[in-house]
Amino acid sequence: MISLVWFKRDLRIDDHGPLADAARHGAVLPVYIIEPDYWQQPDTSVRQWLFIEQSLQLLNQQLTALGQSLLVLKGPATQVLRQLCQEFPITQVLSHEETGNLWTFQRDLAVKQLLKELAIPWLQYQQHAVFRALKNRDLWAEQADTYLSGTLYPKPTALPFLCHSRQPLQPFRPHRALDLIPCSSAQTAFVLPDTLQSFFNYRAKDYSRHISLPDKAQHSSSRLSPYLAYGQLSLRALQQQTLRQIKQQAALSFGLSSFYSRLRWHCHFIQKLESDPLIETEALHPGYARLRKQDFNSDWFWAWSNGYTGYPLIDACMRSLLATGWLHFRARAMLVAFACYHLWLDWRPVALHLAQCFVDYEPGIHYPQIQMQAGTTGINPNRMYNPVLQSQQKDPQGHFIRRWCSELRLLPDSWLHQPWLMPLSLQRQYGCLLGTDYPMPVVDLQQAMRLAKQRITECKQQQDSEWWREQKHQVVQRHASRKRPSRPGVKSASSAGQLSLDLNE
Ligand SMILES: Cc1cc2nc3c(=O)[nH]c(=O)nc-3n(C[C@H](O)[C@H](O)[C@H](O)COP(=O)(O)OP(=O)(O)OC[C@H]3O[C@@H](n4cnc5c(N)ncnc54)[C@H](O)[C@@H]3O)c2cc1C
Repeated sequence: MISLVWFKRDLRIDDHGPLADAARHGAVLPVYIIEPDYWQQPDTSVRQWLFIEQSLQLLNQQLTALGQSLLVLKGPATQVLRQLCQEFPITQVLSHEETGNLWTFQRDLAVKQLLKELAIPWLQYQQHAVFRALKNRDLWAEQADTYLSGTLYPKPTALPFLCHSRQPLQPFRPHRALDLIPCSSAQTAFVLPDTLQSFFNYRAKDYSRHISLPDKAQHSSSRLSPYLAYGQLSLRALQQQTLRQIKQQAALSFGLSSFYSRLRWHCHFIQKLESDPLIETEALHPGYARLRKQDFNSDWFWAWSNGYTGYPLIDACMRSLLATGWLHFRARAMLVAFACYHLWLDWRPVALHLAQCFVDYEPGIHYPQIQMQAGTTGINPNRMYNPVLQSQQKDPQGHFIRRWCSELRLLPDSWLHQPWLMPLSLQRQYGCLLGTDYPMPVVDLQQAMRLAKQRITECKQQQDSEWWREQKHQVVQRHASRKRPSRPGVKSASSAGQLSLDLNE
């Protein structure tokens, strides 16, 4: 009896249910499939592949040490699996459930059909606190707690040798007509142990204080997102480790507790896409279905996606993202809000560009977050960030801006956040001519904000309020958290400041 273990976004051997169970029942054929069609999808990019390629090298080393190396095969999953099932006496296929994009959703349906034809059972294991066919959110928090605090799967001690890897990790690069510039300093899959250790030893100390500061967040955030996205790290193992550390390390417990609550968001968001895969392409609240469908300004999209909007913090965030593949949460939210409110860009191309940029691209977090920041969920406030105030308060000395917008580096702090206000004589003095060395702002902030507000009001007037309420109720039933705020009546820091404006208020 041979069990085929299909690795997907779960590139590890610890707390890996399919591998652990398969190993208990006999021989295991561990397989990863490179699907060229997947790598042509508009939300994928070479930088994501490079991280996966490194993770596969590590996984292969770990599996080889157990006795059976990883088979990395290229082709459509149905074709590869059919061939393997003909070549080996496969009695079952085991994998984790995948909450991916619509392409992987369709691929899984095709694989299900194939394995049914071949009469080979496909056992799919839960990988996160994300539940298939969940009807509503009433019991989600309790179910999530049970899953996350559950016993971890043991690492297999040995795997019987079956065959050599026939295609030993041969170089593969997706051939894409258009792709982003290569990351000059992307996170690598090889540094997971150091990243974990340094976070739990000292970096977590400033987690809460620095999480929204562009120059500091890169150090004080956990930076564990790509390891979670491709499953090098088990989310529940990390949660359990965090709880232990909170008890053991008094000096870090404040930072670690707020990290712990962020970790809870991981599964909360992925559950949304699991329950409703169309979140990738359709507005969650149908009232917003046609919002921003017209008036797409491609010049503004180019300026935004390349970091040339004329707003220094926006441009610095985008350029940093293009170069490193990572941004902290607040900057991601601000980039989306600026694109979707100030520039009135449809959220779909915005989502695709950012997905390509993120090394840690996780569809289940990405699309629900994009819709939340673009104001199309119907259950979250329409939050518009003021990029000038954000800049003055989160990067007052402009360390981050100067690093990524080098044309602004000589400007004194007083002009840095609004360079367009500088007289021509000063522009010459500081070697930065507006409109030549650095762009003038693509839009006027106040006007853009007024227009966005007006357009949202008009959109809401197209249906009667009873209909809006009913649709909102349905979204709440399906997707909203049932958890009460820990201190009722106290607004969270993110919603309280004047750095962003809730258009609904
Ligand atoms: C528009 C937008 C798109 C995003 N797209 C992604 C994405 O594709 N992949 C991704 O991993 N995260 C995404 N996030 C969430 C968040 O910004 C990143 O998880 C975080 O910046 C990653 O850095 P970190 O691991 O150091 O975070 P930490 O703050 O150290 O958090 C630890 C982990 O908790 C989870 N987490 C943290 N914040 C959130 C959140 N707001 N929602 C859900 N889970 C969270 C992530 O798994 C993260 O790795 C997105 C946020 C926004 C606003």
